[in-house]
Amino acid sequence: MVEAVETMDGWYSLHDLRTIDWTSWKLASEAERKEAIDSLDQLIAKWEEVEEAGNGSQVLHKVVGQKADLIFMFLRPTMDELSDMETELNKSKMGEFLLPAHSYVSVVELSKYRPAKDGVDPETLPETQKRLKPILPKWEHICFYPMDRRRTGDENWYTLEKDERGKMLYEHSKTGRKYAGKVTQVITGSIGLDDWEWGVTLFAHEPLQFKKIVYEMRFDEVSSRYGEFGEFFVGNLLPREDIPNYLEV
Ligand code: VOV
Repeated sequence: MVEAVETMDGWYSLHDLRTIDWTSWKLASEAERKEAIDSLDQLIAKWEEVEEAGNGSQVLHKVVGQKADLIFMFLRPTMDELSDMETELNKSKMGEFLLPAHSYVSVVELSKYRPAKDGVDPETLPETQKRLKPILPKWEHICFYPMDRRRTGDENWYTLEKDERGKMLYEHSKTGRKYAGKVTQVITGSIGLDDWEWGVTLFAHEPLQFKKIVYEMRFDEVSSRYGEFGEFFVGNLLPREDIPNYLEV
């Protein structure tokens, strides 16, 4: 029987995408708009304290294109906390102007394809823990998309031996490493949690690097033969201090 790979799982993740109800926003009084901006600012201040204490992380970007206006990516130790964050955003004054656009639930994932070095369980290593509970980079651009591993006919990832899958992912990682400093990735697993099997979240200083890495990886066997991809979302960082200006009408 083909062996599954053991995964190491970290913080839970919620990609929460919202569309701003611009019509209501423009019709609201200046006082109401200020109250809404302040409510969002207070929430972000609270979330930043959680991040500073090492108990989670988050990032906010403006989505480019018509799929949504905002993408929040939240990481927290428990799914309950993610649900609380989503609810507190809905209950806030700002929430009155935010329409749901899309969401994705998953958990930060690394896998144990490589044999343990000197018998040490990689999950116990501080560097692994840092990757499982990452502070999300506040880089200028985000690219998020879900993906599956194909299982049709001769292209069935789930009938391949673990060694073979591990070798392909090793080749994949070599392509990825060429982009060190230009693209950083957070892979989240969503089997049993959401509609696709993995969420790919990439951060870059320069958006063209998303196209370059994703294109180059299309030729890695693990993607060319076994990758199926969902909808892409791309965005530009929205720092807390820029929110009033972004919402100015
Ligand atoms: C930015 C660079 C980069 C680097 C260095 C990198 C490295 C690695 C390593 C070492 C490993 C395997 C072990 C582990 O740590 O889990 C992975 C795993 C994975 N990757 Fe990756 N990946 C990158 C980037 C990167 C991209 C751009 C994509 C999208 C692929 C595309 O075609 O659109 C991707 C996908 C994945 C997935 C879905 C998995 C899990 C697959 C599974 O079947 O288990 N990934 N990845």
